[in-house]
Amino acid sequence: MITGERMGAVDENAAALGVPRKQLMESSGNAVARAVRDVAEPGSSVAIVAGRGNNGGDAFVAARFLDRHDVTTLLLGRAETIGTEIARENWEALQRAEYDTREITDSSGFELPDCDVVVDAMLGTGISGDLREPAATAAEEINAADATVVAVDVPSGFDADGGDHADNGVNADRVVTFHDAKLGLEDLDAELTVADIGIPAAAERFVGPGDVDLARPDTREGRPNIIGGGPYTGAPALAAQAALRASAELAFVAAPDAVAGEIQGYSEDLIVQPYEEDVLTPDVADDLLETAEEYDNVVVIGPGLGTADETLEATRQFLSAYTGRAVVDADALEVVPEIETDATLVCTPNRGELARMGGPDTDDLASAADEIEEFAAELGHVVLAKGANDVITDGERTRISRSGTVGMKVGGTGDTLAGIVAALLEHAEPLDAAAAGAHVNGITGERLAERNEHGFLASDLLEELPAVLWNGGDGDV
Ligand SMILES: NC(=O)C1=CN([C@@H]2O[C@H](COP(=O)(O)OP(=O)(O)OC[C@H]3O[C@@H](n4cnc5c(N)ncnc54)[C@H](O)[C@@H]3O)[C@@H](O)[C@H]2O)[C@H](O)CC1
Ligand SMILES: [K+]
Repeated sequence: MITGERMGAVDENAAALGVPRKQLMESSGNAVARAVRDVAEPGSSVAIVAGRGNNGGDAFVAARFLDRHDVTTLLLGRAETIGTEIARENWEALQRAEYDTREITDSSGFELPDCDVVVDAMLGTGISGDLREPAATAAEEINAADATVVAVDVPSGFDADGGDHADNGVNADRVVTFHDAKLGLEDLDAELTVADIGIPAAAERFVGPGDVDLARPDTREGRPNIIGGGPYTGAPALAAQAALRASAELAFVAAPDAVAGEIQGYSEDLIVQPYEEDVLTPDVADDLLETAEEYDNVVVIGPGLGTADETLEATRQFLSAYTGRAVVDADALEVVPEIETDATLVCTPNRGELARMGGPDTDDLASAADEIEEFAAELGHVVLAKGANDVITDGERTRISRSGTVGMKVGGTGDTLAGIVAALLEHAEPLDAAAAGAHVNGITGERLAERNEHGFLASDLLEELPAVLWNGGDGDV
């Protein structure tokens, strides 16, 4: 089961792996033609009703695989308004090859020819809102026609992110969807075919640029609060600055007043809020909990907190009572297996912390991915286990991030990671935020290593990471 927007991420990952969308479109179109041949003898008449996006593009490909049928392709719009390169190229191929095609430039001009089969290729996962004209009129005529309706990917009007279908949508007899069933398709009264279109499993297993695009906000938003500092002051400062570089609007740091000035000294961009204790105490935790619940922002707890008994007790108390979203890192991690909480946690252990939490004790996290998935299922939270390859899992789905480089072993890269995940967690699903965060942190390190393989610092990541986040972490370092 997959949503339309996640399908877009998988497509993008496939392209980054070397399987471009045009190749996928060729396979999609072929799968549609197979379904048409299933329901219509050679010589039958087929009317393709195509939109101006890749859904239409799939059907332009299908037309080429139906040479033994009598095919007419109707484009809803003028050819020059076709929205994507690969759809346009496939339309132009039909023109040069003198296929029977028509451009419908206004909805009153739409007349569905008498036919045995209609291919509904108006709208796929790119739909937004209920069917607009001319698709709405076309859908009405398709629904009224005495023909078998084969829908491309989803029946036009179906929302592949929400799983519901527009009232004025197409009622298909058969749906040929690609790669994975779209959420809600099975509830429709149509025969469903899930066609493989050559997307490698790696496009879902390994984190790629599509995941970064999925988790990235459109504009700056979110105000994460880093609860850190005590014995150490660099960690919370790195995490907070990374959050700002990874799209947060503001970054707060709650720290003991003895070190607050030092943390503020690292960067005027941080809003450091001192509390009058030497370490994080249960009383302070209560105040921070009140603030966190009131502002509903993401919390990062752990960077530089230290392991004083009082601090661990305060962390246990905070996380048990907290009901929001938090990234739990470093010294705070050890309390997570001990508590029950309604909070949504993303835990970011390195291999030692993972073992101490009760997870597998291994250097090669990727080969222990299944055990880490089981551990996350028991823990009830997302685990981002950091290693040469990061394993990111919510106990059901598991992703591997292969990004990173040996230079990332320098101290502080876990703090920047925590900050990036926090910024993305403000609006993305926890697993998506964790996967994208791991990937962006790693690709950023790869870019630094290009210039300076072993000598870069965690603080060097800060300036480099926005370019990685905003160009989709494309890995083309
Ligand atoms: N891996 C895969 O699954 C692949 C899927 N493919 C096909 O690509 C479409 C998605 O294509 P996209 O270009 O993103 O969008 P659509 O073609 O679905 O629609 C965009 C098109 O429709 C117009 N539009 C949007 N909303 C409405 C509306 N409410 N009413 C009318 N018109 C609307 C918009 O203006 C655009 O012109 C996917 O479904 C698959 O079929 C690829 O082939 C590759 C692999
Ligand atoms: K469709």
